[in-house]
Amino acid sequence: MVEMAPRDGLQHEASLVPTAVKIELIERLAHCGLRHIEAASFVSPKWVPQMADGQAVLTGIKRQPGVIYSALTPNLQGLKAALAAGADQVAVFTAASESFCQHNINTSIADSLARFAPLLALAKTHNIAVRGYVSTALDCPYEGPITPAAVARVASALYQLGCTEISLGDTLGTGTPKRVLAMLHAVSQEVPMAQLAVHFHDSYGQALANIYAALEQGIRIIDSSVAGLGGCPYAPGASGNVASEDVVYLLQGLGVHAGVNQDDLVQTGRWISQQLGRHNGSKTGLAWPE
Ligand SMILES: CC(C)(COP(=O)([O-])OP(=O)([O-])OC[C@H]1O[C@@H](n2cnc3c(N)ncnc32)[C@H](O)[C@@H]1OP(=O)([O-])[O-])[C@@H](O)C(=O)NCCC(=O)NCCSC(=O)C[C@@](C)(O)CC(=O)[O-]
Repeated sequence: MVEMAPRDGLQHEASLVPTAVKIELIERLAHCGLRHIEAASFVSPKWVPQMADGQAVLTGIKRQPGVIYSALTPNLQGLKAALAAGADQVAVFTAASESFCQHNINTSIADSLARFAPLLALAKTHNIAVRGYVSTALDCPYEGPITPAAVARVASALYQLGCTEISLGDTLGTGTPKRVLAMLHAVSQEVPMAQLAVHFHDSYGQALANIYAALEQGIRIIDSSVAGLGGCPYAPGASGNVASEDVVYLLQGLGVHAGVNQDDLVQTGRWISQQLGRHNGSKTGLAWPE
């Protein structure tokens, strides 16, 4: 499981979340047993003000051994800042649709890939693994449905550039299992299944069904966010990520031990929902006994 709450979960919050709350959230998530936490984002603070304190967050956490604290980096400037802050891994991000790419990172897909090449080269000299995100892997808010072939092309390009893991983002949360399977089939012709991750938003309540389908297809890396926090500023109408508590519940039911303490995770989801004054987006979080 790759935990998204501190980054994808908080980047779109309307009021600025105090750095101390972000730090406590990350420490609590690590305490729950999560082993990869996307902790910060080194993007332009003019574009995403909520993530402007990435340096303070990454340097402020008490680290647990064995936990990867990663950060989102759109360019070399972001990578250098992430390295200075002590990120263990970074992630680049582009999209399968031109319009979303333009809205999100102000460039074309081709130019985004060209921008990532020197970033990957520098990351390699620091022995830092680079994850690659493909947003709009099913639908784009500006262009509508995206073909599996388009997703496979971009995923393949990221893989060829040296990304060690490719996360396929249902940015709008509109996907259903049949389309997910078609998309995964196309992408897995280009990138080994073991290096693919799925990243579902839950706008239409389909995320767990999609994850189950993806697991059956061989996917083993799942992005999720405690309390279902999340949303991309450039995906209007999209709701949060699938809730981590709900994913752990699903996995436990399947006999898969994710190494996460469900009770601690539920308490963390309740705590952060209270801190943000938000409805808890996890069904498991709501149903779990006090
Ligand atoms: C990519 C840029 C920077 C291009 O933005 P730009 O304006 O085209 O960049 P630029 O190179 O022309 O630079 C303009 C200014 O930004 C600064 N700048 C430039 N780079 C950085 C940096 N790394 N850190 C800090 N500052 C930076 C740079 O220094 C300069 O500052 P100025 O001279 O004007 O004062 C911008 O579009 C941006 O930051 N976009 C980020 C958008 C974002 O964070 N979106 C949300 C994350 S993606 C997501 O949520 C989807 C995902 C991953 O979860 C999967 C899914 O669900 O689909």
